[in-house]
Amino acid sequence: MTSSSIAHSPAVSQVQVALGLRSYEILIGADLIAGAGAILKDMIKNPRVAIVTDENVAALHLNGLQNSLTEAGIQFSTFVFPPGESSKSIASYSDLMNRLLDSRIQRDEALIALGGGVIGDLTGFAASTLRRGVDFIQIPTTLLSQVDSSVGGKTGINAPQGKNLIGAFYQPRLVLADISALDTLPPREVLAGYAEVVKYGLLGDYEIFEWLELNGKKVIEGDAAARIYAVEQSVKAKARIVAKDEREGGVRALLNLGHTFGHALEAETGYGPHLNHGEAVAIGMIMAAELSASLGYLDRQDCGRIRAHFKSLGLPVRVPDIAGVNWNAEKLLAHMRQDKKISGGKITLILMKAIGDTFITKTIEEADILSLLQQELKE
Ligand SMILES: NC(=O)c1ccc[n+]([C@@H]2O[C@H](COP(=O)([O-])OP(=O)(O)OC[C@H]3O[C@@H](n4cnc5c(N)ncnc54)[C@H](O)[C@@H]3O)[C@@H](O)[C@H]2O)c1
Ligand SMILES: O=C(O)C(=O)C[C@@H](O)[C@H](O)[C@H](O)COP(=O)(O)O
Ligand SMILES: [Zn+2]
Repeated sequence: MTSSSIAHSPAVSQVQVALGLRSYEILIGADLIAGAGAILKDMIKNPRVAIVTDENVAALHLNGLQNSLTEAGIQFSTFVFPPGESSKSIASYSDLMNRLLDSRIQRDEALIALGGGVIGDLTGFAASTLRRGVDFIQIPTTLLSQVDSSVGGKTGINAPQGKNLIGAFYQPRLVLADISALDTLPPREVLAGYAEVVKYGLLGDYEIFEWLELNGKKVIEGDAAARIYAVEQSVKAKARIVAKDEREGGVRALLNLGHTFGHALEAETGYGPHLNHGEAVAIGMIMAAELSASLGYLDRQDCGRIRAHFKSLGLPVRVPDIAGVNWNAEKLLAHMRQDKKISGGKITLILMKAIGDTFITKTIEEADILSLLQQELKE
């Protein structure tokens, strides 16, 4: 079965990321891991691939992928990493590159990222640099990676100086978003991915936000149709933006709503278990909304509505909700100064005029950001 023939199955929907020669399809549906071999067989250059995954995903979904590759006559080697953000490090990248080179992975062999955003970002960056670039395929297994990280070609790792500071824009050849894989995802990780779904509503589509207010619980509780709809709407929104601005020269920065705050929170926790990316982004988006309201751009009622929606589903909504960290506003501001969007020494923020109406600004004074941080850190 080719990617175009499987897409004609009513159970699979297909979204294209239109980037000229680097265009690719995102297939969304059930049991795509079991069908991966048949889908990949006709598109890979060499019937040998390297799978990169983490220990949790390996225990649950690796056999399924390996069996499907074997049935399709595709050979594979497998590289497994510990789960969690700590695997998006310089040490893991170095380890992966050494193991890929020791295994003599050739330039015509594709890397397959089987896992969440951590594995996708790490594998994509390795693919962008291995022998000056090999193909890679995303098989995202978390809600977050299906709605966001597997699409758009931001790949990379964290540095001691901050989040995602080492990386490359490097597009995958195909994304297989297997909704069935989400059945094994722990509730906390489902919620983390949900935060990035809400992001699409907040940044540019009021109707998505309204739909989520009504149907968010179904997405979280595992309703397959609601999940497919949420993934589809998310990747359509992301694909539209990425097609206009692949390398974040302008409008793509909207996808960073809440991230300058969120990444600072993640950096301050040392990328540990206290806070995951989606939780950090949920709090970060609320901070962006609060700042927008305090500067007079956003109605306070909208701000409350966003906070209430996250809270009703069980996401953290305030920095002090994250226990075990000695929060400090000056330290958070120092992390924000490492953000990649900074230019001319000015912090760039995505602020809100309304739910579904955001804008990019470099004009916010650090004093205003600091006072917002101090306010948000109060118990
Ligand atoms: N490149 C991008 O555009 C982009 C976008 C958003 C986020 N990100 C990055 O993605 C990362 C977060 O991704 P994530 O939330 O997927 O985290 P993750 O990759 O750490 O996965 C979360 C947890 O779920 C487990 N897991 C994965 N799939 C599972 C499954 N099907 N069943 C059971 N357990 C499963 C993992 O082992 C891990 O413990 C962050 O590093 C973030 O910066 C990148
Ligand atoms: O694809 C994008 O563009 C995004 O900003 C998506 C974000 O959700 C994602 O977390 C991304 O990795 C953040 O990018 P960064 O450039 O701030 O590291
Ligand atoms: Zn994100």
